[in-house]
Amino acid sequence: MQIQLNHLMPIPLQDKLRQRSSDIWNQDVTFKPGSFVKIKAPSGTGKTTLIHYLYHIRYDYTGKVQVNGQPWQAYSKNEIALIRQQELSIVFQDLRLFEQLSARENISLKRVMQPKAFYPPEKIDEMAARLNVTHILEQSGRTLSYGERQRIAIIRALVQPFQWLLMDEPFSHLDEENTQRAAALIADECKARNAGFILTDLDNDQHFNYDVHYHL
Ligand SMILES: Nc1ncnc2c1ncn2[C@@H]1O[C@H](COP(=O)(O)OP(=O)(O)OP(=O)(O)O)[C@@H](O)[C@H]1O
Repeated sequence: MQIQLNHLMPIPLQDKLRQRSSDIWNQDVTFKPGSFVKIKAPSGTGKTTLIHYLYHIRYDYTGKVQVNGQPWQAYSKNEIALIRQQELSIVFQDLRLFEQLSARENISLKRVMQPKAFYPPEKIDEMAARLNVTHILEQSGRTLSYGERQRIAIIRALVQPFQWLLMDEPFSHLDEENTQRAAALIADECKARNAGFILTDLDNDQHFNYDVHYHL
């Protein structure tokens, strides 16, 4: 799956962004399939805005986000839903777990939404063990700590097929050991699919062998 940006500019940030240089905003960018992409930017410069444009849940921009050679706007609602089921997964910065469901139910929801089960249910336990969250799988989403929610949201993003995984500051509430564990799981799952990811963060990090770094 190819993702390309053509002179993408957020309309609300146009004046602010014209005063600084960026590798992404107002540029032509092609993300090479299968690559591990890091996008670094200070707070408030549009990381979440960009991720929402890439996932096509925000549209207040000029320029284009092209998916497989066509702008998002050319796809029907059903086609977009299919792309999000099969080709594009995401870890939102605000995680978006359902508080009334348990951690396991939050993950399973994504798994069973697939027309054909992508992974068997035991895969959830395997991933939970790797991320030290086995003990909270039956706990309500409402009572999970932010770091626990972050790991559940990561597992949820990994129990579906994808060619690209979008992650918006996915380790912000994890300690070093749990960050390492989560990064290793993500890298394994991407490699198993020949998939790539686009990760935004505030600072430099050594969590992955990134193929490319951009400054937003
Ligand atoms: N819908 C909107 N209309 C106008 N301005 C917005 C809108 N959404 C976000 N902004 C502003 O755009 C800027 C970028 O917001 P965004 O959330 O994308 O930043 P960020 O880089 O992800 O920040 P952080 O690192 O704090 O999460 C901020 O100054 C924010 O206040």
